This record gives sequence, structure tokens and C-alpha cells, in this order.
Amino acid sequence: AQGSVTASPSQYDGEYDCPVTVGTPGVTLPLDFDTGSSDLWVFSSELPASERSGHAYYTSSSSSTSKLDSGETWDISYGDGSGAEGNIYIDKVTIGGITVTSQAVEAAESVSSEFVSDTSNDGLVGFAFDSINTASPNHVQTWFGNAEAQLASPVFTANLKKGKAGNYNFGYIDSSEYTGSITYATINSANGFWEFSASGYAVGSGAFSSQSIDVIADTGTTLIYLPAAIVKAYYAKVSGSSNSASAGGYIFPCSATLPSLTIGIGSYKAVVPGTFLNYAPNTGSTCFGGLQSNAGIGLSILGDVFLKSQFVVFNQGVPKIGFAPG
Ligand SMILES: N#Cc1c(N)n[nH]c1N1CCCC1
Repeated sequence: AQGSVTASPSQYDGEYDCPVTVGTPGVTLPLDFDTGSSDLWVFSSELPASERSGHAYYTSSSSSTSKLDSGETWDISYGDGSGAEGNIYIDKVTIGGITVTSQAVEAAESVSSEFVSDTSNDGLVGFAFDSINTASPNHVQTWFGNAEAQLASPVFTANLKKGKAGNYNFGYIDSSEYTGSITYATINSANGFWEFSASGYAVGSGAFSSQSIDVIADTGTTLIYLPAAIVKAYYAKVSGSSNSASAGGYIFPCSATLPSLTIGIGSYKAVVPGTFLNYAPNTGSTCFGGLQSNAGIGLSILGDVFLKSQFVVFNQGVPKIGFAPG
């Protein structure tokens, strides 16, 4: 089998949401696809009505194929301070025409305010490794982990775009979605992430600095977070830029012309256009950068600002990750 699903950007490409059908009869919910976490959870009828407002949700009792996963609970906290928790049902989940008949569906009984106010999604699908799934006392498998048996190849690809719909494909690599050749890096999944070593960086037309940068590829994070020294070197080339405590990161005059950012993957030079690095308006005539320091995060993240400039192959079989110009 193989499948494909449309990925729709929220405002400012903050996240990319995809339609996922759960249960029988199916309820279709826009879920945030997140390669930085490993829980599939949904807004549910078990939430207080106040926390469901503005959202569609899953009602297990209305699904003839739903079965309580007795004794199992889940409780997830994300790096941005948001979180959710609840209980678990086994039910049918279809994405892009591929159906997993016994998927652990984590039903929310409580969600943090960030999720209540983010009405562009009604939950998440985690595409990282099972080791960081939060279900307890037993881990549950990700949807992709369960779907792999049906796929010709244990891969999914991300073809995210700036300001317009892209897509995720499952089980195949569509050569019409990229140019040139795909360059792969080995994945170290010990921390549960799509983690690998980038080979260096360059700012605009400047010299490429060869250095190993430990990064994760995370579709659930909006921006790019790199070591402070690299970020400082980038904004040194942006006149009027400053690292603003009040804004929470680097800002610059919206009229600035931003240099591109090149990230090395082996010998491949992945280029993020300067226009992608003017993320969104801040206050007044200042704008907020799509590249920020990883200080306080503990790791570097290639989030959507980077990923939407590339075609990305996530191969869970090896595991390895591949990049080509999108
Ligand atoms: N913070 C954070 C984060 C991350 N690193 N990957 N996915 C995240 N979220 C998914 C929904 C909210 C935050």
C-alpha cells in the first residue's frame, strides 16, 4: 500500500495540519503532524466543554470499533510548556488512504490553554520513535510504526511548502517532488528523535564553516534553533537586528533583506532562502527571525522554516533521513 495526505499550513506556517479519520463512522480531524514527538492524541468528548470549544473531537462511545485500552493513560509535555493527558482507546485510524485497524488513540481528558486556543488542530500525530511515547505503564506504537507492515518501503516523506499546501507520502518516494538527488544522513534514534549530525553552515554567500552540528528534524517546531554562535554570525549580516529579551529572540527591521542560511548534510548544501527567515511581524516595524538560538533548549532543531525549503525522506527501516531541494 501507499498513501498521500495534504499538509495545510496554519497562520505564518506555524504548524502543518493533515486530515485524519478516526473510528466508525469516521470522524475526520485536522491533526498536527509532529516528527518531534510520538503520541497520537485527539481532542475528545472526555474534555470539559470549555476546553473543547472551537474544536472538533473524538467520541469513543460513538465509534463501533472503539475499545478502551484498559489501565493505560498518557501525559505529554512539550518543550514550549504546552501539554495534554488522558486515557487510551484502540480504534481504526486512516491517513492518506492507509488504515491501521488497531491504533492506540490517546483521547484527551485535559489539554493546556495553548491547545484550546490553537483551533487549527484537534490533536497531534507523532512520527518520532516509540521510545518517547508517553503511554503508561506500556508504550503504544505510533501510527507509522503500525502502518509500516502495509508499506512497500518503511519510509514517509515530507514535502512542506511556504504559505501553501504540501503533502506527506507514505511507503514511497515521489521523484516528481524534488530535484537533483537525495543525500542521506544516519539517524541516531537513542533519544527517540530524528537526530543526526549536520556538517556545517554558511550565511548568505559567505564561506561554509565545516562543523558537526547535532540536530533533530522536527515538523512540530516552527522555527530553526541553532547554537548561539551560529545565530550570532547570521544576524551580524542583518543590519538593525538585535536579540530582544522582550520579543523573545532576534528581531530586525521588516525592511531588512535577509541572507540565506545554508545547512550542510554530508556534501549536500541545503539552502533556506532569506525570505523564509523573516518569520513574522513582531511589534511596530520590527519582524521576528525564523532562526533563533537554541540556548535553554538543550538541542538544535531544524523546524518548519528549514523543512519547508526541502524534500525530506524519513526512513525508519535503517534509520536514516534524506534531503533534496524541494
Ligand atoms: N515545544 C515543542 C514541540 C516540539 N519540539 N515538537 N513538537 C512540539 N509541539 C507539538 C505541539 C506543541 C509543541
